[in-house]
Amino acid sequence: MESVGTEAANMGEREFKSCDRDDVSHLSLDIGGSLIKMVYFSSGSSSPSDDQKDSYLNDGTNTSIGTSNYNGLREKLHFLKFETSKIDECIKFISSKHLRYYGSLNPGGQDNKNLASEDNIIKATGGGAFKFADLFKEKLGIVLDKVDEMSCLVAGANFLLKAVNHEAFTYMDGRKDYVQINHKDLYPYLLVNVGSGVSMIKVDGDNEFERVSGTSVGGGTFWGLGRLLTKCQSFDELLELSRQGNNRVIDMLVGDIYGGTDYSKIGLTSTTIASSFGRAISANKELDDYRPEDVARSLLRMISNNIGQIAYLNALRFGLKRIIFGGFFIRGHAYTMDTISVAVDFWSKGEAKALFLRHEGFLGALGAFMNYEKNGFTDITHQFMEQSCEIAQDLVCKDEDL
Ligand SMILES: Nc1ncnc2c1ncn2[C@@H]1O[C@H](COP(=O)(O)OP(=O)(O)OP(=O)(O)O)[C@@H](O)[C@H]1O
Ligand SMILES: CC(C)(CO)[C@@H](O)C(=O)NCCC(=O)O
Repeated sequence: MESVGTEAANMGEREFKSCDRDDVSHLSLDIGGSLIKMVYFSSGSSSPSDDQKDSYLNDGTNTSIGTSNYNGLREKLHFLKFETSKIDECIKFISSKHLRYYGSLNPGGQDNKNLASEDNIIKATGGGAFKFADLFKEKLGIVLDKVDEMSCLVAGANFLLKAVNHEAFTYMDGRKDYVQINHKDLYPYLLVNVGSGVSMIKVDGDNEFERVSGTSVGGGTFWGLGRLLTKCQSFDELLELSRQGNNRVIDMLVGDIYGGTDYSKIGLTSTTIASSFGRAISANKELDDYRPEDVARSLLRMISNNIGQIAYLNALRFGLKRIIFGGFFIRGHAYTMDTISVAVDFWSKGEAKALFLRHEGFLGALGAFMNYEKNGFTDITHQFMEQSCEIAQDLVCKDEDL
């Protein structure tokens, strides 16, 4: 994949130098069970070649996008992620930057610019905003201004759906179709955020929502079980394995039970999975006898199917036709999206649609970012997002899989 002005998670592999100290403003964090997501603006007089020197190893999701020239400065909107277990890298990264705008704990009051370090405040959401509050204070002198996780997810999703062209798309049979949603016809919808765990939120308006369900079988389950079963070292490796695997080796299909025929009376074809991992019970085989690729494939299919099905059932509960999937589990991965789409289509008999988002993993961080409302900041963000989507269409959505 191409890389333009990217910054990556592998912060441990390089030391920060003084030339990294771009002016950074409006930094927000979403600190989840698996990943820390960060959004910020930077400005500097750096030329593109300086940017090249400044770029970190790119893992395909850390991206700086939307460059524009204001007062001779190059401004950019950045999206980064770090593993939560490596929070020190995130802290090191922030300390290497020159934070020139901090938020205020009092939204109606004066902004706290260049305050003494113990008064510096950044917007943060996710469980880690609570868990790591003392660490940020101790290491960086930064107070995390906690913003509710569900309201950030909803604010981030609403913003993207309203402000960014070509943000939402359907994905079926290897085909990606962008969907332009009429703002007046956006609500209600079901937002399914697939992070470590899964939250399902019925969204009825700008700040009107209810978390109607959730499941602990989510991205953490895929990555956790997948790591144990395949011994792979990274999430991307696990996804890549799954891409090469064949789930029929391990899953028990309707045809396995029905002697190769469909069970058409109840609408099941012979190739429908009757029991995920079901073949592993009868075969006289141990884990080592299965290819990690096939294990990864069955696991991804099982979890994606399950999420698609629960999402559909919740949509049915409330009569919702649109189900929007976010969270870093999706990762623009073709097979994940395909499986979820097929599950929603199958169970709803084509009535409900699964939609995916190009900025899928950054809903919470963007929602926290939207809390910096001062001076029409939302409009600036909007402008950047529009530009960036034109400039870097392929960067954030990781189109190599599509
Ligand atoms: N590089 C990666 N490292 C680890 N997990 C990844 C990576 N890329 C994608 N994932 C997947 O994304 C999931 C985390 O997604 P996300 O960041 O949206 O949730 P989270 O905020 O960490 O979790 P929660 O909201 O439940 O606290 C992981 O559990 C894993 O399935
Ligand atoms: C606990 C949160 C909200 C943290 O992001 C998430 O991981 C989640 O929604 N888990 C599923 C919990 C449940 O509803 O069973």
